[in-house]
Amino acid sequence: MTNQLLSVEQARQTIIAEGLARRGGVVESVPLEQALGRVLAEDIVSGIDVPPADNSAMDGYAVRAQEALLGVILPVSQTVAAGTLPAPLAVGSAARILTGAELPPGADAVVIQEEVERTGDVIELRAAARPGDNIRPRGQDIARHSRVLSAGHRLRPQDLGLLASINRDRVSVYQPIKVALLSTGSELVEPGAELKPGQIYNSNRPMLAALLSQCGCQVVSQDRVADDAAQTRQMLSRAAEGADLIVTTGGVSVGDEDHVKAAVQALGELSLWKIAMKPGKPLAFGRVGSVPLVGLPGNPVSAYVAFQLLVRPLLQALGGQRVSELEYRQLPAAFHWPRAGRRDEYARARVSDGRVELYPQQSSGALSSVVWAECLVCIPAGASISPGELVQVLPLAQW
Ligand SMILES: Nc1nc2c(c(=O)[nH]1)N[C@H]1C(S)=C(S)[C@@H](COP(=O)(O)OP(=O)(O)OC[C@H]3O[C@@H](n4cnc5c(N)ncnc54)[C@H](O)[C@@H]3O)O[C@H]1N2
Ligand code: MOO
Repeated sequence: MTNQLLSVEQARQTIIAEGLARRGGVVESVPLEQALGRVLAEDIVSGIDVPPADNSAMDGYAVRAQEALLGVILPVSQTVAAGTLPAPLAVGSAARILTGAELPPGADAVVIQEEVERTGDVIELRAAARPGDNIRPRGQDIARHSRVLSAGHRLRPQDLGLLASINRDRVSVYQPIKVALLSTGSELVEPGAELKPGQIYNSNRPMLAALLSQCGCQVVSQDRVADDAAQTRQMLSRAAEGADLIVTTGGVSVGDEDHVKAAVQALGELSLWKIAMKPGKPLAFGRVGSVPLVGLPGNPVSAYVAFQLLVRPLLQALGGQRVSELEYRQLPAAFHWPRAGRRDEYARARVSDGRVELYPQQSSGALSSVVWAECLVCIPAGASISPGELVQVLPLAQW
């Protein structure tokens, strides 16, 4: 492990490049009902105009604008509801039309019914019409041959609606990334078990499994391994079977019981980085056989922050997704940070009255800080901060 600290941006770029080199994977066609959260493997071009024909945006009367002057009286020559086909509009007449109904050929405006006095089959206009009034023209939403979504886009509910609107009932997507999650540490027990002296509950496993699922991954295993060299090797080999990526926690610092490094070295290749970030300094990056591995630090807050800044873009790159930039906001600090640090600090914070407040306990073991936080405030190495100074903030909501 080199003693030189890598910047967060350098680490991100290296990880993204590695992900992009292994990008893509297997493409499959799925029905829309199964497409939520999946990453498009194709550009989507519309084969039709949406709406497919000019139609009325309101309940009212379709008219020829040039005939529809204030006070004019017009007979109602037909009624058009959504789903019925209109006849051409007879000259000198109006058509009763309902929202969503196709405009009769010849009509070029709709007068809303509130601006009309109807007596029997005749209307009198209380307002003049202009061409285009209350009409949703053909292709207003989507023009035929236009690209509506691009490969690499992760599908959201509104995208599924849009796909249906252009007559797509299936899409080509990448298969989810299969991730093997391994928690290392002899002190770990799962919630539900009794805590014996020296033990702590495994909080990283459910947190990371949930983060991975949120990113669209399929978590294929969630094992735990004690701090033991042979077992670590064995569990890592097993994790590599059938996984596209291995994520481990713990065992990446310099302690005597940190066996992940040696095991990865024996089974593949390992780079260990010290990243100039706090929390989240030590990170292992390598492969077991041909399967890439990210070794996150064991401290839960470190694992969380390193996941958001480094693993998320790796998953996007690997999974064929567009890699999103970090979204920063600039806001005034409500806090005092007198002692400049040696690493960029990602302190857990909240915005209150437009100013950034820190959680009082910033230990990388204190997961309460992340639960409380709405954002991470980035305090660059070497900087001290006074109240009122502008700071860069990463809202957690972007993830
Ligand atoms: N002499 C040095 N010591 C440490 C350094 C260093 O540079 N020199 N770096 C520190 C930093 S920074 C971090 S972060 C940690 C990373 O340590 P490891 O990744 O080796 O993690 P462990 O030692 O296994 O565990 C650290 C801490 O986290 C707890 N832990 C681990 N796994 C879990 C889990 N699944 N759920 C909940 N808590 C977990 C573990 O019990 C330890 O308390 O190293 C520093 N040391
Ligand atoms: O980097 Mo460690 O993550 O400071 O606690």
